[in-house]
Amino acid sequence: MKIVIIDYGAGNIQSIIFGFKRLGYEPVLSSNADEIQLADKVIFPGVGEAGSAMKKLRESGLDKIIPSLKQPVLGICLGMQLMCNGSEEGDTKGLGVFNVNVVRFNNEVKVPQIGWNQVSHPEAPFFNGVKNNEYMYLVHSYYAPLCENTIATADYGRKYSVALQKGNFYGVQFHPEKSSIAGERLLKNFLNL
Ligand SMILES: NC(=O)CC[C@H](N)C(=O)O
Repeated sequence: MKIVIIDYGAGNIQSIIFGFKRLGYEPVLSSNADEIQLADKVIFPGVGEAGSAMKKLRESGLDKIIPSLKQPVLGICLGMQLMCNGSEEGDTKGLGVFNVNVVRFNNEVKVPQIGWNQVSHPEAPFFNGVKNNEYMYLVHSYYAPLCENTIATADYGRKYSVALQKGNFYGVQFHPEKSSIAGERLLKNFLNL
């Protein structure tokens, strides 16, 4: 199985590479449109600020490629946020896969949220084998509100989307590659799609 991790210079992807290596796979890092389109599974990572990450995507033309992909695509953290309609962070227009706008946590909670939080996913097949309310690891200041594409939620001052799905597109706000056995199970579920 060919797993391609999209390389657009937005963040440290070493832990994602190691996450798949632990499962026995050799993911390939690529910014090449053909190579991404031919992959069996595509990972869209992202760490940092939405506006500058989106600018890099646009400069490489990947903003057009990603929403047109037909195989399973998994956006992680900022990757998931960029797959939404837009983000309040840097007033950024997103890829428009998920029908929701990412907003900032308000000042009632400590920002960023750093650490483990429970993920509720009562009926999502994508979470098969992961206990409901299992803990996953997160680092973020912006979040996707609940919407028609929500498949899992967490609570941080309010309930919000920690996983989204629309057709072949999946997004998780938490870091499965840093979330121990439960995160590993989720990566396996993605590879089994
Ligand atoms: N850890 C990150 O890169 C966070 C992504 C995004 N800037 C947020 O704060 O939600």
